[in-house]
Amino acid sequence: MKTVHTVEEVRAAEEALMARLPDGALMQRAVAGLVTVCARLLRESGGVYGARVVVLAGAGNNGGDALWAGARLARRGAHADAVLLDPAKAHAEGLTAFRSAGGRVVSVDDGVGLRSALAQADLVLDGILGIGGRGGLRGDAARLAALLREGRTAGAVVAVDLPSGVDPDTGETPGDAVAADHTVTFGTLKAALVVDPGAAAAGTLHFADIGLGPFLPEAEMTVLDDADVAALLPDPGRESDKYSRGVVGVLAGSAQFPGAAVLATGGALHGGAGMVRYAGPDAVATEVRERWPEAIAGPSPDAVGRVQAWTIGSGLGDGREDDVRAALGAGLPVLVDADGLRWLPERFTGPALLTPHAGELSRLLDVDRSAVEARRLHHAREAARRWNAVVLLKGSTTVLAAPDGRVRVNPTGTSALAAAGTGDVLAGLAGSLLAGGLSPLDAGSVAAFAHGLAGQRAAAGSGYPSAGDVLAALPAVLRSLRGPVGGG
Ligand SMILES: NC(=O)C1=CN([C@@H]2O[C@H](COP(=O)(O)OP(=O)(O)OC[C@H]3O[C@@H](n4cnc5c(N)ncnc54)[C@H](O)[C@@H]3O)[C@@H](O)[C@H]2O)[C@@H](O)CC1
Ligand SMILES: Nc1ncnc2c1ncn2[C@@H]1O[C@H](COP(=O)(O)OP(=O)(O)O)[C@@H](O)[C@H]1O
Ligand SMILES: [K+]
Repeated sequence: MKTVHTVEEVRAAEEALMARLPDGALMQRAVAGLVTVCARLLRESGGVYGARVVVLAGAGNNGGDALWAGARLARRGAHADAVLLDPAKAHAEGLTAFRSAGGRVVSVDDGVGLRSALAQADLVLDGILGIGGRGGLRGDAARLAALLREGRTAGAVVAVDLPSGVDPDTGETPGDAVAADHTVTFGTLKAALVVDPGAAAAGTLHFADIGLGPFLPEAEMTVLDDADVAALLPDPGRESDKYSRGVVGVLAGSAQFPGAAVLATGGALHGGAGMVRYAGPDAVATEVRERWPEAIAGPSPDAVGRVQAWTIGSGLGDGREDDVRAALGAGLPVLVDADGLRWLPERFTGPALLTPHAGELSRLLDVDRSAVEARRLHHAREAARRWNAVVLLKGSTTVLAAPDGRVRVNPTGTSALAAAGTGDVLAGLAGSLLAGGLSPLDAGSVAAFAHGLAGQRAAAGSGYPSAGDVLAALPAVLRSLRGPVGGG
């Protein structure tokens, strides 16, 4: 599991650690991690000796890291230029080290010198702002970010700690921000690196351990890995039967969207529940049974028999309010997706998982879709608090927010999933895990993880995978995560 900490938590941990170390030692640890990555990148493009490095240095310690790294690369034979955003406040020791290693300072007002340095650079270090950054980049910093975005350098852009201009605790980009190819981050992850649009601006992540671990509190925000997911996936025991593994009800699909019923039922059948009961109109139920003879079908939630959890809403269309209310009123764990989100109760009192995309969440919260995309974490958290439910906000980086403040960010997403019907597969899969006894936060994050891997696998096997391809890839993904069911 990867942990994500807030600026406040990082600062407290740094203080506690620094009190035990000689002055400047912590920064040198960060610089060592940074230089290791930069040297590796430069070696891939011809070597450190003779390479051209441009350091963009702001007034804080982030600029200090970048100047020290520039100095170390210069000592190994690189030509290093530094652009100081605020020369009077530049990190004094870092700048002295940079100059004495032969580094040259280029004035931010020297347009020709600046463009020429960037054009020739093999590597650009973004040390404009780190965890002290607030608000978007302005003035000269914004101008530098724009030059990089315009492709004025062919060199790799390496962000120090996080891309400058991205809000550290939310991943929001309130104004201009640097778009990096790589980010070397120190001590722990920050939300800026895992939640879009920040995550996209961070490029490839590299982690430099500076020894903060023992001083950091338990993280509210986490990113699951394969082992976490394997441990969470339900494991039928010797005594299990189809009922004890959990029965999931699927209230999805309509004459207009019968495919949603088929895909959600398929997702549910592969998520570990012992049985799937489909509730919907006869014509749709017939299609579901034709594709999935193992599913049991009936016309309404009341008619299909007992379940341990409901997946509600994918492709449901209009006129199904009574059915939705019946399923929601059963007092069972529920997953509510798509059209089901139109009939939410004021607040949930039992386990609930909502799975909106940005458009659906924007309607729920009555804000613009673009506002949701720009502030994904904020809006997911707000909806989680308002409905007392776990909110899984789908999209480029899927985030899950729980009403108690916990957040999980899914690391496996792929744009290959941006195809009609993949959300229905996810809804079925997560509902199945709910029926298997997982909490809404676990069910949602395990489902998103496996679903993302299935998207990747489907994309590897087909040009542009369909939702059916993603569903077909699920069994192998789950098999590789948890091993064969039944211990075979
Ligand atoms: N504290 C430590 O010992 C360590 C700090 N480290 C580095 O230090 C960084 C944090 O350093 P700082 O706390 O000095 O903060 P930053 O270097 O992130 O920048 C803070 C400065 O930028 C200004 N500023 C904030 N937002 C701005 C904006 N939008 N436009 C223009 N100026 C803005 C602030 O007024 C302040 O002067 C970390 O990200 C990391 O890179 C590492 O060296 C590890 C050790
Ligand atoms: N750009 C993207 N990058 C990664 N995943 C995406 C992207 N766009 C959509 N997805 C994923 O694709 C799925 C689409 O679900 P949804 O929007 O509900 O579509 P549908 O209702 O047609 O199934 C979700 O899992 C979502 O997270
Ligand atoms: K930075």
